[in-house]
Amino acid sequence: MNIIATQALTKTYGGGVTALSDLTVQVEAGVIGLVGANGAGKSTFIKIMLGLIAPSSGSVRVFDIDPVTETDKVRARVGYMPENDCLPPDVSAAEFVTHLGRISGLPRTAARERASETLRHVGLYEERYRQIGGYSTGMKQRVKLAQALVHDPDLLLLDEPTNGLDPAGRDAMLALIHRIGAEFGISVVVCSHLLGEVERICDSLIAIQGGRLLRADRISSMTTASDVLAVEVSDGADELAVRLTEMGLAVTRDHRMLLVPMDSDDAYDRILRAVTELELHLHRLDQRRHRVAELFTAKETVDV
Ligand SMILES: Nc1ncnc2c1ncn2[C@@H]1O[C@H](COP(=O)(O)OP(=O)(O)OP(=O)(O)O)[C@@H](O)[C@H]1O
Repeated sequence: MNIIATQALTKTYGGGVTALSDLTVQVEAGVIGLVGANGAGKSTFIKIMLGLIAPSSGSVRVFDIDPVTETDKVRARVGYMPENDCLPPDVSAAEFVTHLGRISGLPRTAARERASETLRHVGLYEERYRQIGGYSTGMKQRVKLAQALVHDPDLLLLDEPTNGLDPAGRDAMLALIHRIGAEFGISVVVCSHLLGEVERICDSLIAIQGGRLLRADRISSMTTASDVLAVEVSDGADELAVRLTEMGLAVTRDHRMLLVPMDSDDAYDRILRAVTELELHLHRLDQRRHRVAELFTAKETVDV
């Protein structure tokens, strides 16, 4: 079943900026990456799904509910972690998350219990009575995640959840998101301009560029085997490249790897023969997989 479906979704802001253009996409449950360069339209898409802004034309449905006309119904099922820092410094995480639970309609005791539970899930149980102002960036990101989870949503919309984190903090946040998807069975849309991050934890991907859909698919479908062989030897790559060229194979270099197109049936055997003749130690010889980054025409549009 689709959890999100859009039809020719378009959003033009005052001033004539078209942030989303004719976007038609169907999204199945799972952990979904929403990727694109800065300004591609990701936040706009999220805000439309939450009913925070209305589309200029086209339609969107979340769990088959229209966020424009049935905003509360959508918000009851969706948790949102905004990109920017938006936390009050002078209350504790427990107070803050409880408060957001109350706003979502939970009774006082239930809100307190759910707040403790979600703060435990995000790894802040011990520190939950400390004031948020004294938290590190990583802890603040976790509070934002906890408040998105407090009303037990079916879908989480996370806008740049690793923003401002150091590499260890990033890894921890990505692992947490992955766990939420895998263990709690909650669908997650992770919005990011960092393709590498999204590839690590997502089942599928929606790639947008300049407000237009580039591709929406499962990551496994985007990384099928290509018709290029990747060869890696421990030493002697230069020597091997020369030999393969002499044998009539078109060789290119990608760091330690040699790439050879499989334009003849015996390319594989010829590479093996050359490796044996040169008495090299073969690390790897396999068909290279397509990379998600190939989606983006200009390499600099996303950080891989
Ligand atoms: N309220 C607004 N008024 C006018 N233009 C806007 C507004 N919000 C966003 N835009 C413009 O719409 C385009 C898409 O912005 P959006 O924030 O959706 O992109 P994004 O992919 O989330 O980028 P980022 O990663 O930088 O947040 C950008 O050109 C942006 O400048």
